Amino acid sequence: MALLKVDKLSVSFMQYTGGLRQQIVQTITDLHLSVNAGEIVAVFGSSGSGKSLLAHAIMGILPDNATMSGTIHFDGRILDQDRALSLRGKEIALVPQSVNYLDPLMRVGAQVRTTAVGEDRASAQRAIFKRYRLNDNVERMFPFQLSGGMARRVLVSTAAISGARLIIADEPTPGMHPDDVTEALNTFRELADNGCAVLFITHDIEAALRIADRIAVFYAGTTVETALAADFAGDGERLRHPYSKALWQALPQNAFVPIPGAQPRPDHLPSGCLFAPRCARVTDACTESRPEMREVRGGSARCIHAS
Ligand SMILES: Nc1ncnc2c1ncn2[C@@H]1O[C@H](COP(=O)(O)OP(=O)(O)OP(=O)(O)O)[C@@H](O)[C@H]1O
Ligand code: NI
Repeated sequence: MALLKVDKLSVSFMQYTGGLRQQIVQTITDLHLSVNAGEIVAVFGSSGSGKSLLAHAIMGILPDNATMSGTIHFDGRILDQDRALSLRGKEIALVPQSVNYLDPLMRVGAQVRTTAVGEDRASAQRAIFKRYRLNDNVERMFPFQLSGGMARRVLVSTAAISGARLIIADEPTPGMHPDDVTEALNTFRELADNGCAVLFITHDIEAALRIADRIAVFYAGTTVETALAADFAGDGERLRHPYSKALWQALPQNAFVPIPGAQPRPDHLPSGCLFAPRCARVTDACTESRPEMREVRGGSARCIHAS
């Protein structure tokens, strides 16, 4: 059974468009995702596709002007905002995208220890700092005294010793030294191998493929495909959705073919398939209605042509 299951999640914002006119902007639409215990699912998508909003919806920390629909289950029970609040930092840990999530008024060693499990929290904090090459004096520092890369290592350390059953890592590695990136990716893999479910949000497909079991490809606020990491190989012939194939072929180490056009903005979503305006396989039917996510060859895709 999936430890985390997200069904038909939509997130929208009420925005003022000048004067008193309001419009509803749909930023996440009809999103499905699941993560099993022991598994790393990478959420891969370009900037603005809704990845952080997904993380925030699960953690129950969406901004006040957001409206959410759909359901999120954790361990078989509905995860509403109250339950998310009570499980946060205990059963569910977030490695936030912004280092500003660190408490500016608390020494970092003490911060990391507040979420640690076990009898000897100080030893656990010191051991993980050592692993991340954070010197003995770092635990007494305040967040403003850390470099960007150090702050990232502190955030990963916090999640790593939290004992959480689900870790949501939202772009955890930018600004880190390559050795620390490897260490962080190894940490997530070890946590998963010990039974943790990991949702790894990234726009780095190579990092995703290094550790993930499955990849959820995000486009304009929804998942267009879930694939096995192993499907990202060769010419992308095992991939199911034209966007995933195009992404794969756009990589420098592959054909390096750019995808024409741009991801639609949340306030200008096409009525049919979200990728139709850029898709080489588009037909009339693609622009008539939004395709449902459906099972295809052990994964899933939101494309009427996928087979
Ligand atoms: N408080 C808000 N009010 C209105 N729109 C918002 C708000 N927060 C986010 N959005 C919109 O939601 C969309 C998705 O944002 P999100 O931060 O989830 O993207 P992302 O995939 O995490 O991008 P990145 O890779 O840059 O981190 C964006 O278009 C953004 O403008
Ligand atoms: Ni983000």
